[in-house]
Amino acid sequence: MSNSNTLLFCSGGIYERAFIGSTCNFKLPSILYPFYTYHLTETSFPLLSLSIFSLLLHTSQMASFFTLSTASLSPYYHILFSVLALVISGLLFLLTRKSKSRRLNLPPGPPGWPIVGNLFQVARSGKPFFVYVNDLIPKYGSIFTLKMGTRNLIILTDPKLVHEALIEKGPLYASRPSENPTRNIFSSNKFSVNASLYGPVWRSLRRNMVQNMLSSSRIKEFHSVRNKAMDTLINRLSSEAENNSGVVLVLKNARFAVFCILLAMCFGFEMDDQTVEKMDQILKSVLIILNPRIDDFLPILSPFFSKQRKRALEVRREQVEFIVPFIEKRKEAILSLGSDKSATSFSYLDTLFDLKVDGRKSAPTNEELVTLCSEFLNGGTDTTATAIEWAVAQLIANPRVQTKLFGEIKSLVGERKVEEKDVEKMPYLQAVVKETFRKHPPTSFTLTHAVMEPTSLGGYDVPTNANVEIFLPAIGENPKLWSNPEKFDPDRFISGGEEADITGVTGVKMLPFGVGRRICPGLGMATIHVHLMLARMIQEFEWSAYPQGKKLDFTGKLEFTVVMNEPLQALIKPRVE
Ligand code: HEM
Repeated sequence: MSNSNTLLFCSGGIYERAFIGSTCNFKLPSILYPFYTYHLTETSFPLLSLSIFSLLLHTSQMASFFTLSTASLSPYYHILFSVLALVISGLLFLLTRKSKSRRLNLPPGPPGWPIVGNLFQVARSGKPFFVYVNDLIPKYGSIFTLKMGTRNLIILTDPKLVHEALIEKGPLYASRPSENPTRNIFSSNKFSVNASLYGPVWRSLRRNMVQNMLSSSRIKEFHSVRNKAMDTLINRLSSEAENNSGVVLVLKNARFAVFCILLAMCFGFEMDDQTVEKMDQILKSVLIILNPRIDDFLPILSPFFSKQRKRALEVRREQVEFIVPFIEKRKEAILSLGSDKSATSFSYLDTLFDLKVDGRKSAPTNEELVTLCSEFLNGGTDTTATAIEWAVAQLIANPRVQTKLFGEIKSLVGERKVEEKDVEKMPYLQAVVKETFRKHPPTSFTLTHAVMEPTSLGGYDVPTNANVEIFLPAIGENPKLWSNPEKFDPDRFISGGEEADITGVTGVKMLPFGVGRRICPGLGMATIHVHLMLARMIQEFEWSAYPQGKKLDFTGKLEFTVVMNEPLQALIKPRVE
């Protein structure tokens, strides 16, 4: 997601969520929000809105921020936008007369412009969204509002408020905001675990995923798939290093390994490298098309985005056409179990074919199956690979930690390969992984939450149509919760006496997987993948910086998750020649 903030996986793509799950359909009254805070005089407003729109039109930064090229719009867009500005101004003039009695006490935030709110400032800052938010904390503190066009983003940065919202008032904060039309296409109208509103559909889909696919006994069944993927990962790293003077790319290889595991779990058979690449390409183009656009925040502009809407439909068609044959293949394999030797005995698809969803008569359609499979794949791929990239970078920057971790592995397993069952006997490995999640949560926001009914938090109103965003770095690096929070120090979990309940029930100190009703259902499986992959990579190779002696840059940038600004390249040396 380049500079903008698209979260991870949702429906078509879950993560980044912060915005992906966050935009909404245009509702006329919401366009009045600027008046609640700006207190403009009624007569000054039409003029102001007109100037804002022309400013918007001529601001190339705005266009590039929202991945919009003005060339892709109609050549008459200047005229169209001006007419539009006039119409909006007139409408606003009329509607503001009625708005005053409905003024909300939203959390404070940077003053913005009428209609566009802070959109323009965010875009013009040139900062990734998560940096922009971070920079507001010293001034606005634990809860503040950013107005992004018609959307109000209420941003929480305080652990106590997050605990109050997501744990103490869990059910109230467990919904999701309405989707923009593009996201609706890819989520099959919110028919996925991550995108569904808090209610019967969510409960059915989530229960199915957790009980039938992600329970510890189910996860164990895919033990051999994981082992095979780990062997392939080590072989790929070895041959890449051989052909490239010992240098390897970390994220790309980790991503491939975890994607292969999830593909096998989802579709019930292993795929050749070419199919894996194609599947990856399709899912990436979905995530790209879900990047936020300016009309997500100013839906009144949507008539000018017909090309983009057409493109979204094309991508959806490609996604469905590519994935449905794998669904059919699995259906056949179930009918004649044993005849296809590459088929696993069980898969996520098997749980979905006849799934009974509360309030619905029929089982999921093929299109809905495509959505649910994509969610499963997207949810666990980039997040897990990102965690590996940050962990390896920290082990390179802290050779003492790497040596200690290798020592733990060697003393426990000797010459044989690390296995899953070893991990629970490796407290230092667990501490390294936990410290990685604290310092570098793969996403800087949870998925966007929405409240079920109007409520208040920290003394401010939280309306149902606000996006509630939880900003993770502010909590994981909070100096009131952690000693030397900026330091990567796994020992804090061993000898330092620091602890953190990652589920947040007993208190929120870090929440890389969210907390409460919507906590990531993949937490257990993701933890296994990260532990196992890291242990194997450290057992097989000694890792150091490339070029040798280079000081690594730990700045993050937003792609589908928050990855290293400079993709990590490392020198690896086999431990055993
Ligand atoms: C390191 C790996 C992972 C990280 C850091 C991660 C993180 C997250 C976060 C922050 C959320 C949002 C929670 C909220 O809304 O408050 C989430 C939700 C979700 N994750 Fe993960 N995740 C990971 C792996 C996985 C895996 C492996 C899967 C499944 C295969 C998965 C499936 C989901 C789903 C379905 C949701 C939506 C839950 C709901 O809305 O009820 N995730 N994840």
